[in-house]
Amino acid sequence: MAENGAFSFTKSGSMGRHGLAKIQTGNNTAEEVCHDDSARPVKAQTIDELHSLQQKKSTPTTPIGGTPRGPFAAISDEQRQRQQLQSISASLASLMRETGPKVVKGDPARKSQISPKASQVVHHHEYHIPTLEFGVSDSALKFTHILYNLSPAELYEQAIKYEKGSFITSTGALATLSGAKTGRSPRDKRVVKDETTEEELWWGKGSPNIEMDEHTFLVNRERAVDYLNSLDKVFVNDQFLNWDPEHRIKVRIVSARAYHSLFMHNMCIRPTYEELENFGTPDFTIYNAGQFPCNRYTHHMTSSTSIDLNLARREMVILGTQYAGEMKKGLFSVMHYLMPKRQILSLHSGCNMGKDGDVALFFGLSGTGKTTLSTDHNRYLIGDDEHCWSENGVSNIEGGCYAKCIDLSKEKEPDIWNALKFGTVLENVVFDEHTREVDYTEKSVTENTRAAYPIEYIPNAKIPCVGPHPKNVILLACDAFGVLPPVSKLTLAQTMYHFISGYTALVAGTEDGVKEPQATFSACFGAAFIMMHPTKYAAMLAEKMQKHGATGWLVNTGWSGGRYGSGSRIKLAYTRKIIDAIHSGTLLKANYTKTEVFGLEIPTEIEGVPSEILDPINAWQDKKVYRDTLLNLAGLFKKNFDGFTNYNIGKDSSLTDEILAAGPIF
Ligand SMILES: Nc1ncnc2c1ncn2[C@@H]1O[C@H](COP(=O)(O)OP(=O)(O)OP(=O)(O)O)[C@@H](O)[C@H]1O
Ligand SMILES: O=C([O-])CC(=O)C(=O)O
Ligand SMILES: [Ca+2]
Ligand SMILES: [Mn+2]
Repeated sequence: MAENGAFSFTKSGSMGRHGLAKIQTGNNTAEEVCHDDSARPVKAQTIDELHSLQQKKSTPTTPIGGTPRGPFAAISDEQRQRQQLQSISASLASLMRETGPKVVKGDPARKSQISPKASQVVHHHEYHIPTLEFGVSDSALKFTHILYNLSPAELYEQAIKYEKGSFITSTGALATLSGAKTGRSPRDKRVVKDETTEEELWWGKGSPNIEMDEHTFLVNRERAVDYLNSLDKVFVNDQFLNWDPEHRIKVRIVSARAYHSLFMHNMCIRPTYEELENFGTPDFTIYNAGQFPCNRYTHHMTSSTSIDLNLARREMVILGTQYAGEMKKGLFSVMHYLMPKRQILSLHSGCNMGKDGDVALFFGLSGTGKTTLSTDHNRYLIGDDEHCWSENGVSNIEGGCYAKCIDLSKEKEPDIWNALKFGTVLENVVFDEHTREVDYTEKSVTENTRAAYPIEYIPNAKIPCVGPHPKNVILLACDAFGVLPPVSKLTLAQTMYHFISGYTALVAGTEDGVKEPQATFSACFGAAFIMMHPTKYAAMLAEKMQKHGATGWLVNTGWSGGRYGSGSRIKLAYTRKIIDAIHSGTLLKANYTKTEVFGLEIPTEIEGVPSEILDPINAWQDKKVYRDTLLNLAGLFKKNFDGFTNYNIGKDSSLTDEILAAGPIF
């Protein structure tokens, strides 16, 4: 090693002159003790004191104290805190035992770390719920610590400390694993059938609602609550759904993982400090005990997973799956029940708005492009997945977006790319063990890699997430058969026909060499989430589109020039040009021709899109194979629609007849 520690990998050996300056250590006099006086000493006498200096009490986002406000103005801070804890204890209470649980706010780990002095401070914040402490199990003797509406930073710490598989990626997002389930489990969803729901809901063939009785629900609820109370701590989120203030729903999510709490923090609407103070009793509660299975001996259970909805109790229980999308879509189901009762249409759609206030809805099944196409740098994002259409216009149900990440690229989807930063939950992605850079092409955990981020992470989000009545209603289908045109203009009857059909065809499991594209029909582009018969939602959509003069469009974001395997997926850049032309109004004025079989109006020209792909037959080399494939798909449409021919849509039968006639003719 060279003199004075000037060690270098450089070959020149001339560090002294050109590199870093040498450290001077030679001017201490003999009697002086060497000490570092570069910074002033901290204002603390002990390490504990130093740590206590590091954190200050959070300041509310809105001032408290001073002038009395709202219905709770008369009560003190302490009383308010006590009421909040009482409400949480009530949520977590067993329905059979007489007492408990005892809940206390804060992280149980904090206790062991702190000095006696500091522990008094913590004690000051503990508001114990008085309980009778006899004749009950141990769980009544212990406290359940409540981690209430933690911030993303606090949730990161919880996740990293206690949940295996939690890591900070190179861009600051929280990478996490959802466990054995990496997607929803629709076959394990159960809905309580009682006198009311028997009448109101859609049951039987085609319906997503598989019945369960009240008693079985309570068995599962008890199982979930017992599990949650057996833990040292649970996460509680109190949040809102629906940006329309008139129809806002208060939700409480009780969960056992920081991942779940952060996911819902991002996906639901985040209350302000003041809104939280006056939160009161939730309208709906989720008990997420996803780490714990249901009991296979329980009636109606066909697997270890059960997602149970009880509309009368306004509760949902999750057992045996940690996939966070169950909570998101569980609440969406609830909205599909509550909103239509108020004459508000709930929609599985993305939504954005142009500079002039023109609103577009994007319907489509999973993976068809709702998130991708509603996130548009030239337009305001209202929301990417769940909306309401009321007399006031449109409103987003959620406070965040949930984007597919597979093959995500910075060039094609810059706004989504940039949203994957601190606070974002990245589910099931694969990353470099050292640099923590995510490889978005990796499918080794699942193909359904996802990002959940607050909507304000998209730079042109429209906040509050509401807008006027839609001008365009865009139905997205990812047609892996490659026979649907890239875009067609629809009549109202055709829009309804395709809305009820809810078609898409994705390629099957890509790993073990795909053979055939799988046609999927999902009524209202979200049969898994609707609660009532599809015609109920369809009638509302028709009525609203008619009343507000919205135009319907069918956009194929899938294959062109051949089915999956021989053709290719329509370039995202072309689809974006098509969507631009719909928004600007130029496509409405284009020249159209009509296709055979499906009778779709297709434009002859769109700026920025090669004209030869606009009529799908032109893009296919073998016209006979094209025709056979087209007829095959038309047959699948017809077969699917047979299930709806006995229902009337709307008040008069004329619309129903028109809709039936708007399907493929061959
Ligand atoms: N032409 C295209 N148009 C739209 N998306 C495309 C196109 N080509 C490729 N894609 C890809 O398809 C995927 C569309 O997924 P997206 O997240 O938008 O689905 P989604 O409709 O929001 O589904 P979900 O309801 O499950 O969230 C994205 O990964 C996108 O990059
Ligand atoms: O719910 C999910 O897991 C993702 C989603 O948005 C959908 O499937 O429509
Ligand atoms: Ca999405
Ligand atoms: Mn969705």
